[in-house]
Amino acid sequence: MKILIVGGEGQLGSSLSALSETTEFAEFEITTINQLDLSKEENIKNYLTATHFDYIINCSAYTAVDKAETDKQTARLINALAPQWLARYAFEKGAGIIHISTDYVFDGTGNLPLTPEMPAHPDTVYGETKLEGELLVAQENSKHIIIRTSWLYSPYGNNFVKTMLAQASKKTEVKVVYDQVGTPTLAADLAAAILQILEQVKQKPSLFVPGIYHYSNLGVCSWFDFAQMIFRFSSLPVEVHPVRSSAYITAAHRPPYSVMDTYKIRHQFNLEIPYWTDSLKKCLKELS
Ligand SMILES: NC(=O)C1=CN([C@@H]2O[C@H](COP(=O)(O)OP(=O)(O)OC[C@H]3O[C@@H](n4cnc5c(N)ncnc54)[C@H](OP(=O)(O)O)[C@@H]3O)[C@@H](O)[C@H]2O)C=CC1
Ligand SMILES: Cc1cn([C@H]2C[C@H](O)[C@@H](COP(=O)(O)OP(=O)(O)O[C@H]3O[C@@H](C)C(=O)[C@@H](O)[C@H]3O)O2)c(=O)[nH]c1=O
Repeated sequence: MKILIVGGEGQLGSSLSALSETTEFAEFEITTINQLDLSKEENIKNYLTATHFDYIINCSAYTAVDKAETDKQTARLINALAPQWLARYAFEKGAGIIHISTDYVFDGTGNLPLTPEMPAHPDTVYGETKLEGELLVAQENSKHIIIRTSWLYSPYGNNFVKTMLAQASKKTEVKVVYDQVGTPTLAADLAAAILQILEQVKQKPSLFVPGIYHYSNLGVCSWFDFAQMIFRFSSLPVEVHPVRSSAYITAAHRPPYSVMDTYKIRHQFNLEIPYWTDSLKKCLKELS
């Protein structure tokens, strides 16, 4: 099996790239923006037409949630149109696509874990463009798996864990919202799950059931709880003050409740998902 990874320098792309070095069931080709800039259909068409692959994993995205509010055109280009083109030219070659989406496709007004079947209503430009990307991928390529994940972090790139650790070198106190609840996800866990899915599909192609799946680590917390655990597990003397979202103004309105129900992906692919604090400890160990 040959797997083409695009957006290979982001958090998930780097985690997959690291795993690919010890993975034997597949060959990998990994591209960054330097080899394949996804902002033009022509680039995607030329690259995909000239490359042999069985599955493409799209790790690219426009993930600056607040910036997207005033830069919808770029967010839509990378989050909706580029995935459409990737799905289209993969389909022309008979290849499948694994596309990644987000809990922010939900407005978070409910209070029950979100299943893939529940209707999505994004409340941000980022979420809106990601939802459009999901629809376009599904429309262009019947061999698609769309995995929504949440609160991704890793030793790579930008994320909440690294922001908190950076705060610790400048401050002794931070204010963090306690009224937005979800589940953090270690990018390496998601990367491992994606490769487990493809390895199983290689052995048993009928396991590839197209559709939307939810993957996060197990458990539930607020950003406040997340920050507390980051400092506690790192033994950093930072006091975390819980604040309401109304006291921490951001351009984008994040979902108050975006806990995802991971039953479908766990059962379809027989996956064991780690509990969020166990994965956080692993990441902090790597970072230190
Ligand atoms: N980060 C999070 O908290 C969450 C992310 N997700 C989703 O998970 C997936 C992976 O996210 P994550 O790894 O955090 O994302 P990152 O922001 O870490 O990485 C995205 C990558 O996309 C690349 N990219 C952007 N524009 C282009 C372009 N024109 N051509 C080629 N590459 C481009 C970026 O390159 P460069 O850096 O050079 O711009 C970057 O390497 C995305 O689909 C995201 O929406 C879902 C839930 C949570
Ligand atoms: C840095 C910081 C953030 N916050 C709040 C702001 C926000 O409501 C929440 C999360 O902050 P961030 O802006 O770091 O995270 P955010 O960019 O909203 O993270 C999201 O990224 C996209 C890409 C996704 O797909 C989502 O799943 C989610 O991970 O915490 C504080 O309360 N205090 C702080 O010091």
